[in-house]
This record gives sequence, structure tokens and C-alpha cells, in this order.
Amino acid sequence: MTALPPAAEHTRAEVCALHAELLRWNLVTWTSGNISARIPGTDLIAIKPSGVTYDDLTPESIVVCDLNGAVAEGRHAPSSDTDAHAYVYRAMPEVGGVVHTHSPYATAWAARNEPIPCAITAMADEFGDDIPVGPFALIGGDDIGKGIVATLSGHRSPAVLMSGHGVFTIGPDPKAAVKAAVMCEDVARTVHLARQNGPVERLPQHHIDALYDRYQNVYGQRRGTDS
Ligand SMILES: O=C(CO)[C@@H](O)[C@@H](O)COP(=O)(O)O
Repeated sequence: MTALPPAAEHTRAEVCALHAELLRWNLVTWTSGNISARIPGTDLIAIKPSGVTYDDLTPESIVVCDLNGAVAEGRHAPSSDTDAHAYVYRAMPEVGGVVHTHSPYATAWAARNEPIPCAITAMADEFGDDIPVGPFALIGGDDIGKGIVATLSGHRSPAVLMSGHGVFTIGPDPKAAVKAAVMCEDVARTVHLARQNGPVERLPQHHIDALYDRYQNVYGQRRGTDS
């Protein structure tokens, strides 16, 4: 097996810990869903082992793969979505984390092949646009990854609803990708509930742009301030 750089163990521990957030926010059921992260300074990724229940995940069970999805180190077979994650990392160098869930409200929108309209400020903040739908693709191989990249390249949204399947999110790091998955399910539920009582209007684009800019560049604690 490949001798791993020190960063690999830190990333494996981070990826393992972040899977608990998918349970905490009710985004996964049984063994569905998975998280991966690029291992800094390497051409390697750390990804969830396939079919392992969340309670049984440990840092040592997180699998290290190269950017073609081949196992570099690990006792388990990697996620069945490894090809999809690896394709995204090869095609989008800015991406440091990828998350996949079947969270119920967002997956219901994916089942309807319907983008979630940017109708509330929380969507403008985090997604800067509608949450788009990507093409249906079978699991394994590059088709899911190609659909994610084709849909999200040049798009503000870090989330895509893969038709008939579920949510994939990206981020500069795995925590950002997990946040995008949490917020995707939150807004999917809110907009769904709103539409139960009547049509929902998309916010005017200039408001979406202003809200997105504020949230991405002003909101919260800036670096260097006492937080
Ligand atoms: O949706 C799929 C594959 O895309 C599920 O099998 C996936 O959520 C979980 O698979 P893994 O346990 O990561 O292999």
C-alpha cells in the first residue's frame, strides 16, 4: 500500500467526523449518502467506505483513493459514488469537498426533475440562484460526475439535484460541502411547504445578487476580528 503523507490522517478524521453531521441534520438513512475530501498537497482523496453504517465509521475505515478512484490505502471498498466524486475533483480543481445525500425534500424535487426556485433570502444567500437539476445517470462510471460538472460549472449554486436520484454538493472544503447539503434540504422543505398553499415567485435577480454578495462577503465574523 502507498505510504500516506501526514495530511491524509487529518483528512480521514475530518471526513469521518463530518458524516455525523449528515445524521444530525437528518439528511441520510441507513448507509445512504457519502462525503469525500481532497487531501491537501496530494492527488489523493478520502472517501466513505461503501455500505458501512454511520455508527461504524472510523477514521481508519475512510478509504484513500487517487483521482481516478483507485484505492491507494484502506481495508474497505470505497463508496459506490467514488467515480463521481473523483470526476468532480479532476474537472474542478477549486473543489475540496463533495457530499451526496438522499435528503427527502430535496430528493423529492429531484424526483420531479424540478429546480428549486430562488424564492427566499436564505436561497439567495447560500445558492445565489435556483438550485438546478442535473441529468439522470446510473451509479458507477463517470456519468454522474459528468452531470454534476456540466450543471455546476459556472453556476453559483454549490448544490445540484441529480434527476431521479438525490443531492450532490461541492465546496472549497468538505465542511462547506456539508453546509450546502444541509441548507439545500432546509430550503427544499421551505419552498415545498410554501407551494402547498399557492404559487411561489422567484425573487428579482437584482435582489438575489445583492443578498448573495452580502452573505458571501459580509455576513458573520470576518477573518482577524474577535469572533
Ligand atoms: O445513491 C447511492 C449511490 O449513488 C447510494 O448507494 C449511496 O447513497 C451510498 O452508497 P455508498 O455506501 O457510499 O457506497
